[in-house]
Amino acid sequence: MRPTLADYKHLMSGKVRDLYDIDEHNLLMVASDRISAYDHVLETPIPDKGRVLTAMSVYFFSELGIPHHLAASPDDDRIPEEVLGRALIVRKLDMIPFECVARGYLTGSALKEYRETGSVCGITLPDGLTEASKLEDSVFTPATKADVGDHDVNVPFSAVVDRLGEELAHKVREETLDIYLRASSLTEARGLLLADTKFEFGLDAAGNLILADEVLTPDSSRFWTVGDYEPGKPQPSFDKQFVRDWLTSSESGWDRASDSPPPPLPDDVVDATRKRYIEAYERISGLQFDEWLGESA
Ligand SMILES: N#Cc1c(N)ncnc1-c1cnn(Cc2cccc(F)c2)c1
Repeated sequence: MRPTLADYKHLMSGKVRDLYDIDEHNLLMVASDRISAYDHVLETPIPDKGRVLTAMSVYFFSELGIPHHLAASPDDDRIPEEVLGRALIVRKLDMIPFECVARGYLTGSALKEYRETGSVCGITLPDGLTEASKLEDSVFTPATKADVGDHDVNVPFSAVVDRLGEELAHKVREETLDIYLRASSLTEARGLLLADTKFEFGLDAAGNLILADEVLTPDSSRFWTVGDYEPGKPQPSFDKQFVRDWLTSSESGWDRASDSPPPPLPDDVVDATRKRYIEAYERISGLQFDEWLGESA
């Protein structure tokens, strides 16, 4: 008999994920079907999004072959039926207080900072770069973790050194870039560009660096389609473009510049978005989503 979520103490919630306390050594990390766009958590869920992104993390944790925080099988008996397939048991770590971002392409906050300073996180970049430019060498662009609803703040590597010390700061940067390069090679071979991604690390009781959080999901990464890649303009998001296009179309009646919450999504946008998440998982992993744990929505 599996427990229910009510049996576990709720610790915190992010925009689309929730964290529960299992016992002295373990947490339950739950991925919801919530989706965010334009800094809003939409009222319309995307069925199976939580299960797909959990399956993606599990695939990469097993594929990357580096120490990670998964502490049990995805079908462990301690996982409540209601979240089976979209929840993982992870071991408690002393989390490193930085978002460890690797970028192979220039976009988002990095592009904004580059246009203002010619650099990102204190790293001077070549002149003449533009939206979605491919960087000659991928860069480590750490950020401090913002509260829910705020944006992370990019910081120079020296801030990581000041907080973690030289040795650990260099190890975090090295691990971040190594995982990014290996993952981006894997995804590109399957037709998807990994523009950038965010990792979180923690330390175990022995002081070992452990890969934590979710990894290489569309919520922690930007995925673009190789065939559509064209620097000089914003690239379509592999997973969220249908949502973004509808929200900014006249059909939605929403004004992005207003403080009003976005309207509910139409069924066709929800279904197309669900299909994109599943496509991303199946193309990257080579696995069938309908063989993944849990009940399809
Ligand atoms: N991963 C992990 C982790 C760990 N293995 N040990 C201790 N703490 C964390 C931890 C703390 N905050 N988060 C972010 C987060 C994730 C999921 C849902 C949320 F609401 C918030 C992760």
